[in-house]
Amino acid sequence: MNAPAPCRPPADLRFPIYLDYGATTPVDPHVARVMCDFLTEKFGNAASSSHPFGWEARRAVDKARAQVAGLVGARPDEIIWTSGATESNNLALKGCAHALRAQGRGKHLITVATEHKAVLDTMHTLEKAGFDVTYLQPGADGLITLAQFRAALRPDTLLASVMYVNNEIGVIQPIAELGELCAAHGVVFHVDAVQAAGKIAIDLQQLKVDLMSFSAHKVYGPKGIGALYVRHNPALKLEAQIDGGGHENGMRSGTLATHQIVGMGEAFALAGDVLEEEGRRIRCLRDRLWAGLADLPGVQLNGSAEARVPHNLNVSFPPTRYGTLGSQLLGIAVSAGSACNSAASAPSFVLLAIGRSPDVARNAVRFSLGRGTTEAEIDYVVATVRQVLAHEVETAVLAEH
Ligand SMILES: Cc1ncc(COP(=O)(O)O)c(C=O)c1O
Ligand code: FES
Repeated sequence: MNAPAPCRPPADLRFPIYLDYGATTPVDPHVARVMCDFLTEKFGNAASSSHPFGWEARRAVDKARAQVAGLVGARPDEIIWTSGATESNNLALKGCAHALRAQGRGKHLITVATEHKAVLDTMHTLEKAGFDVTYLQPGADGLITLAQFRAALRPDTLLASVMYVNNEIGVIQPIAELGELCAAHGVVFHVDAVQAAGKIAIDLQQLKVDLMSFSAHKVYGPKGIGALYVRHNPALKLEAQIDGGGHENGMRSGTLATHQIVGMGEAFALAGDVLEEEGRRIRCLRDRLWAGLADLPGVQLNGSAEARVPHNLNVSFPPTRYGTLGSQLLGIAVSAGSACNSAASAPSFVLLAIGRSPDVARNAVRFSLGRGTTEAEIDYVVATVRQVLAHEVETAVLAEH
């Protein structure tokens, strides 16, 4: 028996349809143009302080620092460039945990079982180095509660790390309230905001957050560049993880990648300009997608419906005879979970952690929408999913007779 034919594609659609913006985004054409100038014409080293090539690069880096800081209510001198959020998370967690332990401040750390691997694996490394780590288990909605967090605090708790928005299920953790708790208990608070920046408003003037990680490639900037926000506070010292020429106040050595940095700056500035309008448009498309799928038998939404970014819809479908539904959405680029786990056939650890069965977790599809998503694409996706599942029902009825 053949797998059901896909719906006939409308002429104005471009294939494959990309609904994996949570994995990465295309570089905005304006961002790419600015970057190009800094690869060819304006190629100076920002640390060269004795001639105009260096001064030009330094000015561009300073501007980008202000642009990134501007999106999140930080001061430019609180932004440290890294190679991406993986490095930002490593620097924040290892750098802070080791520095605080060296001051005899304890050895307990708190995080959440559904964090990105860049946090979880770093925590595992810290456990091997003698730290105690508590991994909070979120509820079925993907969220942790304040009571749960409060109960995990110990007199020797140094540092807590909670992601703002989950990369697989898009849920938004109560960062403002957690920050208050951390501040009241003298705990340094790190937030991985990779999937929040450019999607929801972030104001570090209001939030009691000490360290925050960002990545450019989720915000229509280039891959391989990120930043760590380090709150201006003389008591907050990080142990450098990369030694060398003492760049970035000694916290992260290495010649600054000016073209990447200006790309991240322009991308973050643009994200701030369009945040509200883009959020409204994408919410409307995401709601249309969910409205088209919600009545299908056996479909379940993964993660809170309310505390969720507009850009994400994570849905488990009933298994089909040809495998998971996700694998049959030909011409539609989606993922079952996070990009770095997509090669593994194991069910998503995030979905297991929120109490989904291995079978339900294996049949999940993460639809992540972005700047290029159109209504026609959403309608095509809905029609294709419905056709694949309708064919299943028809043949199941035939098989019964
Ligand atoms: C929540 C989260 N944290 C960290 C990362 C890693 O970021 P980068 O690719 O910049 O290392 C990602 C990327 O998938 C992510 O989604
Ligand atoms: S680095 Fe993006 S999902 Fe893993």
